[in-house]
Amino acid sequence: MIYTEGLSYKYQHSGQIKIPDISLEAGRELLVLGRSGSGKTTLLNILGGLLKPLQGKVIIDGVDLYQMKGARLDKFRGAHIGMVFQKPHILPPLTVEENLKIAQFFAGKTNGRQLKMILEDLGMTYKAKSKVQNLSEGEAQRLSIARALVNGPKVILADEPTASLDDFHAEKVIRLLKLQAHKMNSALIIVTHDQRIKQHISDQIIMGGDL
Ligand SMILES: Nc1ncnc2c1ncn2[C@@H]1O[C@H](COP(=O)(O)OP(=O)(O)OP(=O)(O)O)[C@@H](O)[C@H]1O
Repeated sequence: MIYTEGLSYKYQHSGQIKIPDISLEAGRELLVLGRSGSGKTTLLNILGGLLKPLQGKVIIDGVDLYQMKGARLDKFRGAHIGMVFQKPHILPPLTVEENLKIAQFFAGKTNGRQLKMILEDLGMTYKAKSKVQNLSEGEAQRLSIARALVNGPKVILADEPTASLDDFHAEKVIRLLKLQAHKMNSALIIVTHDQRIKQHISDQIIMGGDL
């Protein structure tokens, strides 16, 4: 489903970041661990089509991500890649439902059934008409997961999804991501330095050498 070959990146005034090759089938999970500054977010942005690598390639469902650009890349990303960030990336003045509809619109999809199902699965149906600015932090986090999943992506990328959560909610979010990825037969990649997640995902790679 997703694999990479020889990826590296270099920011101005800093050393080159080398990324181990990744190969992940549909329905499988991978944990990317690594110290602060080892390049985990950089890797996720490269996998998500947001940052062109210095070298190497990313193949998703047989498509070479960086052979595309502009609107084509944007549409591919919206339709096939779901990204969950540490801080929810959602639009506060809109309702829960509107946020999900916009995500579908940008991917060129409208699927009311999928939208309803995701809201139900994430326990958000009763909040569908609520404005995001009135949600609790936990609900906003669940909405950002819903938004990442609403188009049934082939690949789900999560950047430190549990960093600001207590043990109870961290476990809940991980279980939710795993369950949904499994249901949709998506490949799930979680990037973190949260040691609590280690026990939930057995396939692991470490950025920047040993922890
Ligand atoms: N926009 C940027 N310009 C210059 N250097 C950057 C930029 N973004 C990141 N870096 C550097 O690249 C390296 C990798 O950063 P990255 O954010 O990918 O690490 P990380 O493993 O996600 O860290 P953390 O766990 O602290 O979030 C770090 O040394 C960082 O300082």
